[in-house]
Amino acid sequence: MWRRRLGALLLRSPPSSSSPAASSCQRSRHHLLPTEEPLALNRLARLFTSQAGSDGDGGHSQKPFIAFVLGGPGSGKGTQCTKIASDFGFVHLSAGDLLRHEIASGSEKGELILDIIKQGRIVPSEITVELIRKAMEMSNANKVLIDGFPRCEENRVAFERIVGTEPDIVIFFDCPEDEMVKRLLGRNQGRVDDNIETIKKRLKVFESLNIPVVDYYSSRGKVHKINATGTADEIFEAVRRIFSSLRF
Ligand SMILES: Nc1ncnc2c1ncn2[C@@H]1O[C@H](COP(=O)(O)OP(=O)(O)O)[C@@H](O)[C@H]1O
Ligand SMILES: Nc1ccn([C@H]2C[C@H](O)[C@@H](COP(=O)(O)OP(=O)(O)O)O2)c(=O)n1
Ligand SMILES: [Mg+2]
Repeated sequence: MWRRRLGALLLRSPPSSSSPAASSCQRSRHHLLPTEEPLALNRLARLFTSQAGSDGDGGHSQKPFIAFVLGGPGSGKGTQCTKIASDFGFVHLSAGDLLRHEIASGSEKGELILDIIKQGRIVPSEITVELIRKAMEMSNANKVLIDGFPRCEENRVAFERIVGTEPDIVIFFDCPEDEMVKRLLGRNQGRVDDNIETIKKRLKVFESLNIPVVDYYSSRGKVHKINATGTADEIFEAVRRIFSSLRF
C-alpha cells in the first residue's frame, strides 16, 4: 500500500521537532530548507511516488485523492468539509484541529503551538505536516480533505517534500472580511484565537501568506473558487456540483 510503504520510509526520518524554530513561514527562504537527512528522505519519497504513478492508472489506486480546502479564517471551511465528508465519503483532516489536539496533549511541542496560535501566526511546517502525515496514515483513507492547509508557501513545499505528492484539487472559499469577522466573533467554541486582536492578525497573515498559495495552485489549474457568502446549504450546493463532477 502507498501509505504503508511511504509511512515506513518516513517513520525512519529524524524527529521533525529537531528544527521547528528554523522553519517558519515568517522567516526568510534560506531558513526554510531542511537538513540533509530529510533531503535524502525526499529523494526516496519521490522515487517511491514516481513508481506508484507509473502503474498505468496515474497512481490514484496507489495514493489517496487529496483535496486541500482553503479560505480565510471564518470562511466556512470546517462547516463545508463536514458536509463533503458526509455526502462524498471523504475523511476530513483539519490542520487546526490536529494542532489543537497536540496542545491538549500537554506536550512541549503543544506549548509552542499554543503560543503561535495565540499570536495569529503560522506553526512551523515540519510540525503541521508531520501531524497531517500521521493522520493520513492512520485513517487509511482513499479520499482525504485537508482543511486549512497549506497556509503558506513553506507549508506547501514541506507537504510535497515529506508526503511526496500534490493535491488533486484545491477548494477555495472566497468570503469578504467583514463576514469572516462576524462569523468568527460568533463562533463561540472558546478558541484562544477568536478574539478581535488575533482575528486582525490572522486576516493579515491570510492575505500575505495564504493567497499566494491559492495563486500558485490557480496557475496550475487546480483551484475551484467558491463564493462563500449565503447560507451554509446554499454554499454547499456549489460545492456539491464540483464534487459530483470529479472522478475519484
Ligand atoms: N454560510 C454561513 N453563514 C453563516 N455562518 C456560517 C456559515 N458557514 C459557517 N458559519 C459559521 O461561521 C463560523 C466559522 O465557520 P467555520 O466552518 O468554523 O469556518 P473556518 O473553518 O473557515 O474558520 C462557525 O460558527 C460556523 O457555524
Ligand atoms: N496549516 C496550518 C493550519 C493552522 N495553523 C494554526 C494557525 C491558525 O490561525 C490556527 C487555527 O487554524 P484553523 O484552520 O483551525 O482556523 P480557521 O478554521 O481558519 O478559523 O492554527 C497553522 O499554523 N498552520
Ligand atoms: Mg476551521
